Order: sequence, then structure tokens, then C-alpha cells
Amino acid sequence: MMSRPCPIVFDLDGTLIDSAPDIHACVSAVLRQHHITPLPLPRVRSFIGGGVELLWSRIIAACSIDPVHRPALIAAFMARYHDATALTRMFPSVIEVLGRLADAGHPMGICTNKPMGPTLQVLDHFGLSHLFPVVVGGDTLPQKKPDPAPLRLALERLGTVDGNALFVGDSAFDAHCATAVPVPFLLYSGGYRLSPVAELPHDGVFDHFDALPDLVAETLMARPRSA
Ligand SMILES: O=C(O)COP(=O)(O)O
Ligand SMILES: [Mg+2]
Repeated sequence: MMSRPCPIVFDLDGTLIDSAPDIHACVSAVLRQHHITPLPLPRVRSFIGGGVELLWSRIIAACSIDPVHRPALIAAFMARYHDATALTRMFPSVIEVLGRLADAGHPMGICTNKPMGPTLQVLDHFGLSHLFPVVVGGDTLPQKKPDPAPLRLALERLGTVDGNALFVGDSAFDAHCATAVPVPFLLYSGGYRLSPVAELPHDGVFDHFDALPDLVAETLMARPRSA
């Protein structure tokens, strides 16, 4: 099925890449440095999606850490996180499907709550940088998703003028951000979502990237260009 090209913006962690093992490893190393027992991977994974500050708020609460240590913990984490790619994997078929969407003429961007430093490192590591001329990170603006500002900036930089665009993500942060913009939202159900699919506003859902090109085409056909 062919789709007319429109800008597509992607979330990163839990959508294109499974980065939780690296984030967990960095968190565990920092906790051990501070003589705190590390948390299991599923617990840390459940804290991902809102950016580094929210991740550490949740860790500090879960481990009953004195908040006075917060700046030192975050600084130690960022020193490890900025180039942590060894345990990260792309989800199946991501590279092939992004290539197909790019070949079909879709301008593509990233809108992530991950800080720009590690975002650019991981895109480079997986050879994805050339596919994304627009990258908005968690520290690009004062606001993070679900605030609509970062996604609006990504869409504006991709030259969206008539609201004819799509956002693809994995979490409640993404779903509510897309609603606030507003822009149609395609939910990848294989990421770090905590809520049931039915509880997240979405225009389409997919559990494997092979299904994304047809879902993009169907979503665009269902919506008139001026919608
Ligand atoms: O790093 C995070 O907490 C979230 O990143 P994401 O917006 O790419 O899911
Ligand atoms: Mg995500």
C-alpha cells in the first residue's frame, strides 16, 4: 500500500530502541557507588519515559534516598549515560522500515525526552542519524512530553504547515503529547507502556515494525489532508 509522504516524528526509547538495559546498567553502577542496592531491570524500565529528572525522582523514592544526593546522583548517571550503547538494541525491523518510509519520501524526526547528548550518540551508534534531520531532545526546551511544545518544535522544523503529520511512540507521555499538539498518534505496543492500550489515546496501534508502513498509509487515508 502506498502512502502520500507526510512528516513522521518518532519517540526513541521504547519505540525505536530497547535502551532500558543500558539505562538500568548506568543506574545500577551509580547506586552501587553510593552503597545502595540496585533495582531490578523491570522496575527501572517502568521509570523510563519522562526523562532523566523523573527517572531519578522515581529511583530516589523507590530506594528511600535522601534527596540531598540528587544532583550528585544525576551527574554521576549522566557521565555514564552520555555514550551508553553496549546493551541497547533496535527493535526488530526498525532499520528496514525506517529506510522504506524514508524512500517513500516521508521527512522524519525524533522527539524524545532523552537528553540530546545520549540521543545523538545512540542515533550515530546505530547508523540512524542520516534518517533524522530533525532531533528534539529532552533538554532542547524547558518543557518535556507530554507538554506539546517539543513535538510542535519537531513538526515545525520538519516544515509541517497543515497539521498533516504523524507521531509514533510507546508511552502515555507520547500519547498525551500527541493529543495536546494535536497530531495523529500511532502506538507501538511493544515498548515501555505502563497503561493498557485501550487507556491511551491513539489513532492506530502496532506490535511489530513490519506493520507500520501499512498503518501509516491507512491512517493518512482515513484523515483528510486538512484535518
Ligand atoms: O529517556 C526517557 O525517559 C524517555 O525517552 P523517550 O521519550 O525517547 O521515550
Ligand atoms: Mg518512549
